[in-house]
Amino acid sequence: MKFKAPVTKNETYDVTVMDLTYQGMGVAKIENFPIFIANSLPGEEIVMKVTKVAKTYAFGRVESWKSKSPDRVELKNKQYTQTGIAPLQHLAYPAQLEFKQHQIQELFYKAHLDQIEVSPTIGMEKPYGYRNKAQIPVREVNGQLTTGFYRRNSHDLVPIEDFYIQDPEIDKAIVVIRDILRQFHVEPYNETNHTGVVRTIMVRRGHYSHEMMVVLITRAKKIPMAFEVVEAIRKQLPEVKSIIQNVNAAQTNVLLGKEEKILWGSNVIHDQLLGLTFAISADSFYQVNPEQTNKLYDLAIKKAVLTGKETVIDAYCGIGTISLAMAKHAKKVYGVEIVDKAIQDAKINAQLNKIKNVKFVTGKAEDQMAKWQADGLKPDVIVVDPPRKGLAPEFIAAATEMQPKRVVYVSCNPATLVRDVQTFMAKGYHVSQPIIPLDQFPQTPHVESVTVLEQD
Ligand SMILES: C[S@@+](CC[C@H](N)C(=O)[O-])C[C@H]1O[C@@H](n2cnc3c(N)ncnc32)[C@H](O)[C@@H]1O
Repeated sequence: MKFKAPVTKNETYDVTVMDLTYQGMGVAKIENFPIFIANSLPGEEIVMKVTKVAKTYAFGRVESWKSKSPDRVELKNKQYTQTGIAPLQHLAYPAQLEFKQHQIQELFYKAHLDQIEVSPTIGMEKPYGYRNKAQIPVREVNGQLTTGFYRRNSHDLVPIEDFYIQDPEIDKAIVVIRDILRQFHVEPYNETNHTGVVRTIMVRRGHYSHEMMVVLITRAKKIPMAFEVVEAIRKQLPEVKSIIQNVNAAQTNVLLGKEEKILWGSNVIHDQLLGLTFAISADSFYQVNPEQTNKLYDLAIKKAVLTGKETVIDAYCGIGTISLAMAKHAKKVYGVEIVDKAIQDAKINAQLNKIKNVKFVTGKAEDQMAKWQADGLKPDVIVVDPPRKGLAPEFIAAATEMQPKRVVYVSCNPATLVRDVQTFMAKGYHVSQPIIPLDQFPQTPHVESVTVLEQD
């Protein structure tokens, strides 16, 4: 380290990058004043320009390299570093997997839970082209309707056709739809004036079924030349089984509005996981990495140790994927999920797969757990797969009151996992085996893992 705080904006410094932050940036620790540097790796020596100084940290930009990390790999596309689509793509894949394992381990160390071990991350053979869903903003760039991705920390659109981590068939479809919208002079959304028609193109593709769903998210209720647009999409994209318009007239970053119209075809597409078929609606959660999801669910089933006699609760069940995969190995599975459409899909999915020993309920998991507890339900195993914010304390209170033998916690955020594990520990549960990270999101810093908690 060649300098001391205070760090000043617009100055340049020689820096050795020590660590990686959650954002996948390099961080140079300078006398308790961390500097975050986008796209640098530990061990690299660089000349850095400070661009922004906040109260307790600063942001920098690499001016020149002195020595590169052995884990640095060539960027597939330099635009990605502007947008943050694949913020870890400059890190070799084995190092990404190690980074994710250490991310979890470090958080447990910080919580003084050194006894909890974390296994190596289960990765992919080909860690790109995996995403089965794209949500691509539509804006005007150089006078024409354009698709791409937002520049980091902004809503400026960078035109992009190859998204690297998405199913290449989805990338191709986005370009076809963009060209059709151009052909019929459909206006792109203008965020500043809140005018225009199409805000976002969402495409989902069944990895195994190859069924495609196109959702045009619009500000306006009416799409001019809608019939012609739909016909052209159908003709040019034969995999499309569902074309939906979702109206979102609000000035918001929330993607989907409440109003949905089926422009053509079905309201769902289908896909297969672990030999089961699933119907998926536009607004239902469905894991984005099919190859890794098969491994994730397999792992969750193994860790639940089912013999066919157990009662299982699958909380945060989405369209019932884990519930139905477990139902084959359990006596009865109860699923709860907040999105009613997802529960409707889950019920259809039970019928599609002729599975009868499941019960799905719409509601907040924390409320439903308290109801089931009051009703005297005694699960042997509880599986949880919550969103990033993790579990509500009321949820854990009700879950532990029911005294399941085992809790299988599928987490997409290690910070909330550590917090929730501590709450479980205070209620008589412990982590009974090493936590297993599984890479659902290669080239990004997101960390998924499976933890098993058992009664003391
Ligand atoms: C990470 S997803 C997991 C879904 C499912 N297990 C799967 O693998 O497809 C989390 C799910 O929790 C749902 N959710 C969010 N908050 C909830 C709450 N308070 N109660 C119940 N479900 C909730 C979301 O709608 C989403 O479907």
